[in-house]
Amino acid sequence: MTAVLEIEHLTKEFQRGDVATVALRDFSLTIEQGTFVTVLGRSGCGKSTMLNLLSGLSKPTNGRVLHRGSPHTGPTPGIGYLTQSDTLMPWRTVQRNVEMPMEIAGRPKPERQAAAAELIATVGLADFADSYPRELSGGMRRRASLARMLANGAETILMDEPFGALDAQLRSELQRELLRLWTATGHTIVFVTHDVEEALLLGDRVVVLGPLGAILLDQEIDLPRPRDPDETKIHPRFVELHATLVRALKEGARR
Ligand SMILES: Nc1ncnc2c1ncn2[C@@H]1O[C@H](COP(=O)(O)OP(=O)(O)OP(=O)(O)O)[C@@H](O)[C@H]1O
Repeated sequence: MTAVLEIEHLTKEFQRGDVATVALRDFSLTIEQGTFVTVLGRSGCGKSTMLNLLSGLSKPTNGRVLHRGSPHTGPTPGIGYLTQSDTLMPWRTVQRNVEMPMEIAGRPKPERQAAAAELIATVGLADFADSYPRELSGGMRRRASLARMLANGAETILMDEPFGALDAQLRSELQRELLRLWTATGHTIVFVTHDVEEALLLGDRVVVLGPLGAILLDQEIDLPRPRDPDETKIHPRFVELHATLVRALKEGARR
């Protein structure tokens, strides 16, 4: 297997005046191409800090990230990042929001219009292409953000609790869509969550983090795919893995 991201001994300190806060300490991980890795951890354990470093938006205090074998020094179109917050432009329709990355990249208008329409259909928003973000539900805005991120052409996708604020029904729907998209494209996904069920339903591998990003467990998820949420949750192996992950999280809380 080919490594897409090699994370080597990352440490991140935030300096405010004389006080330094360590958010991540000596974090190392290798992400293989085409895998779906979920990163599970309690609030404050450094998950967002880690994704910010992987995206290239933030620089480590120590350590480095190799992206396809080369040191990663800043944001690149090859890595898409879906943050927790909504970053759609309120004055642009869904269509024009999704076209934006391609506009910046200088792609001709007819080409980017067609590509955006296809992505919008992929995330199930074809009937809302001409709507403005304020006219959409929270779930629809997430879908639009996802389509816009895919418009960058990124093959490696970082997602920071993307469905955290949604109701259970919508969350299940989007989880299904994301899995369908991942199966169709073969992209590499690093998905951060604090939800044990979500981590298990989605991932090939779940990495459980403790304080300062300490890896408590790196667990392969050998559940059959496709994973229908309702059926998977009652699978004996799911129940067993769920208990294993909860145990690891509890151990982390005692550290
Ligand atoms: N810009 C910053 N300045 C100072 N401290 C920060 C900054 N960003 C994060 N931290 C600290 O780093 C630690 C890790 O934060 P981070 O947001 O990475 O955690 P998280 O696991 O993503 O949490 P959550 O699940 O709540 O989003 C926290 O103690 C936080 O207070």
